[in-house]
Formats: sequence, structure tokens, C-alpha cells
Amino acid sequence: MLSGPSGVGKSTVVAHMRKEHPEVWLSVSATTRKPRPGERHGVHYFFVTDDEMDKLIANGELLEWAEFAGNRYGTPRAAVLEHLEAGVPVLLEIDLQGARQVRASMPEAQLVFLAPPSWEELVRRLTGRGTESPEVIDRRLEAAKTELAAEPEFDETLVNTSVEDVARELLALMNVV
Ligand SMILES: Nc1nc2c(ncn2[C@@H]2O[C@H](COP(=O)(O)OP(=O)(O)O)[C@@H](O)[C@H]2O)c(=O)[nH]1
Ligand SMILES: Nc1ncnc2c1ncn2[C@@H]1O[C@H](COP(=O)(O)OP(=O)(O)O)[C@@H](O)[C@H]1O
Repeated sequence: MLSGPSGVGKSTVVAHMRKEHPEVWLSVSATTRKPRPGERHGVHYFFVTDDEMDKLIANGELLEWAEFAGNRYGTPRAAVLEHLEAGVPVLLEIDLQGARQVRASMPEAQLVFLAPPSWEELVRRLTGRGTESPEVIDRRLEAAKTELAAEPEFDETLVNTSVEDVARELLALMNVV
């Protein structure tokens, strides 16, 4: 499981890793957040309405879910279990609250925290991505303070200075290489 503050580079690292190792399966989450330009339904997320999210939760279809910066996000349970049973390396990219839930239900899961080289660099990356309004950026930076403080809860911390290095370290932790 990979967690870390918004803008630290999780998606970038995972995309780089999967380009070279497509055998790593990345869970596609359901979210009530609106798609960013270029994001596709079923690829980056399953973009769902509030009602649809209510149903997924009520029917027990999510392994975990959380509200993050005003939107809900959850991991579809069935696909994760199928891939684990098939022996495929599974990666979840989820927030701190989700990571805590998975740790409780799957104690064997490995929790990896992706940290920024500095607070200033995190702000620079999140702002530089240009996908969020200043209000949303503030909200995400507020959440980032809590996430950075929870770093000791994780099994491993990787500092995202070089995307290539972090991708390699993550693969090694997953025993893929
Ligand atoms: N708990 C949980 N968090 C998720 C899930 N999918 C994504 N997230 C997290 O939600 C947060 C916001 O994701 P997103 O809106 O895509 O923004 P980004 O992380 O800045 O690219 C990030 O911390 C994600 O890791 C999920 O299924 N469950
Ligand atoms: N190691 C890095 N060095 C410099 N910029 C990076 C690095 N990793 C990611 N970025 C940039 O930071 C921004 C946020 O990355 P992104 O992968 O969207 O973060 P997250 O998925 O954690 O929210 C993007 O513009 C990305 O190109």
C-alpha cells in the first residue's frame, strides 16, 4: 500500500513503475471526485455519484473507504481479493485513513509512506500540477500536515527525490524484480 500527501508524486511513481513492470496490479478506486482533464473512467478511477458511493458502501463492496478533502474514495473489494488469490502483486494507492483500515483487516499488508524532500517542495509540486483551485490546494495541504505526522505508523518511508529511485525501491519492497 502506498500513501502520502497530495502532490508528493504517488501517481507519477506508480505510473513509472508500471511502465516497466505491467505485471504489478494497481487497484482502481471508486471516487466521488470529478475527473481531471485526461483522467478516464475505469482507468484512473471509477467516477461515481454520491448515490452510487452510498450503495457501494451499504452493500459492503469496498475493502475500505474514506473521505478526503471533501470527496469520498474507496477500494473495490472483489478485484483486490481476486488478484491476491491469483498471486499477482497488488498495489493500493490510498490515503492515511484507508491505510489504517486495511492494516486492521489485512495485517500482512505492507504500508509504504511516500514523503516529499521538504514541505516547500510539496507545496511547489501540488501548486505546479495546476489541477486544483487555491482553496482545494489549501485543504489538501492541511490534510498533508496530519499525514506527515503519521509517517511513523508506516512500515517503510521512501523520500520522493528521484522518481526512478523510488519506483525501484517500491518494486524491491514488493519483491518484484
Ligand atoms: N482511502 C482511500 N483513499 C484513496 C483511494 N483512492 C485514492 N485515495 C487517496 O485520496 C487522496 C486524493 O486523491 P486524488 O484526488 O486522486 O489526488 P492526488 O493524490 O493529489 O492525485 C490521495 O491520498 C489518494 O491516495 C481509495 O480507494 N481509498
Ligand atoms: N521526484 C519528483 N521530482 C519532481 N517533480 C515530481 C516528482 N514526482 C512527481 N513530481 C511532480 O509533482 C506533481 C504531483 O505529482 P502526482 O504524481 O500527481 O502526485 P500525487 O499522485 O501524490 O498527488 C506532478 O506535477 C509531478 O509531475
